[in-house]
Amino acid sequence: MGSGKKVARRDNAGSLSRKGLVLNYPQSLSSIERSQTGTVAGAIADLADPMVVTDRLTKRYGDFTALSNCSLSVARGEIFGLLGPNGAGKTTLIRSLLGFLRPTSGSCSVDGFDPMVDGVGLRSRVAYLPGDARLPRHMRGAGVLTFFSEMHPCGDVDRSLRVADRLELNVKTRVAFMSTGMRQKLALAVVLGLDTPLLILDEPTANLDPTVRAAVLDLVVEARSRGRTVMFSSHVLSEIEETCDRVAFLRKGELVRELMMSELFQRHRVTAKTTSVSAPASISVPDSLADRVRVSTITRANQELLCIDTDGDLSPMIGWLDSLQLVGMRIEPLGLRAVYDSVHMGGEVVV
Ligand SMILES: Nc1ncnc2c1ncn2[C@@H]1O[C@H](COP(=O)(O)OP(=O)(O)OP(=O)(O)O)[C@@H](O)[C@H]1O
Repeated sequence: MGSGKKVARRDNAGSLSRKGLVLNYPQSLSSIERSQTGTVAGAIADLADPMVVTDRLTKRYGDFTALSNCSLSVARGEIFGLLGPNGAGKTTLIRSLLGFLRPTSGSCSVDGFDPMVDGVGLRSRVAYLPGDARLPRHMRGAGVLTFFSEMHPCGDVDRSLRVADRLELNVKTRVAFMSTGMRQKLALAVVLGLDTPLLILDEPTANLDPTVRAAVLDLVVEARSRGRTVMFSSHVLSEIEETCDRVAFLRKGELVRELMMSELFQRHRVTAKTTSVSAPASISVPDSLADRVRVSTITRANQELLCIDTDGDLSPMIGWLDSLQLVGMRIEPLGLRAVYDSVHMGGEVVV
């Protein structure tokens, strides 16, 4: 492979665009400093000195608002999930953060850099996996890894090769002859090989089999344990649930809910058959539990069930639940699915 710099071209934001996968590098290597965050994995989000801040960030295309007044912060060292249906504005938010889109109004910063003021400096702090990563088809996997690791100041080809190995990718294969999943693995090896303070992954596990998905999630968690901050979007609720410390829900361009995963794990749903004594109207909730319990009905497999959603420690509720003499009682963690349904489809759960 020849020198990548000869074939690369810069766009006016200083990014490297080589017919596909877009990574970014600064004009000057001396502007790079390694992250010294060292945040403990899974720690409560410390938002005193956040890695990412958006303030009423808005992006409009003509009359259409793709992102509306979005204000959020991502703490250093946390894994922050972005959830939302197709077209919710996740990619718009990510690309605005990176300076690829100019906001209509509002502002944002990454590690103290404003993308509209110093996009190059900002992008030197970030490794970004686009949702539609495309790679030079004529190159072999190893060549692609070398190319991008030489281009980025935080690159290290040995690290990229180790990631490729973890993902069981044959890097001798030409990109043109790779399957969709193999190309995704290669793009991941490029991005995860860059030792930047922030990692932004747009649907990183798309097109991957379950074993490789698990390996990718392990790599994400390892990145956090080395003090890196990770933002990632996914449509797979279980992987957000397993991996993220906090999650934001976007709907029609609006940030509608933020949730700490530790909060979610404190929520449970109790279901039971509806009988004359277990109809919602007959259930009396003690005052001590009133603000942590919500009683309703749901329909599952054409059967109406009594549904009790609880928030917080279950142990003080066990005696009360027992006193209700419910038939066919099941207790399950509420899970992200229920929250997602509640936020996006007007489900029964109030969260
Ligand atoms: N250049 C553009 N011009 C007009 N509308 C656009 C443009 N780019 C994006 N949009 C619209 O903005 C909205 C948000 O798109 P975005 O790609 O951010 O969604 P997303 O949440 O990432 O979706 P997905 O989960 O499908 O990737 C969509 O309705 C999309 O059609």
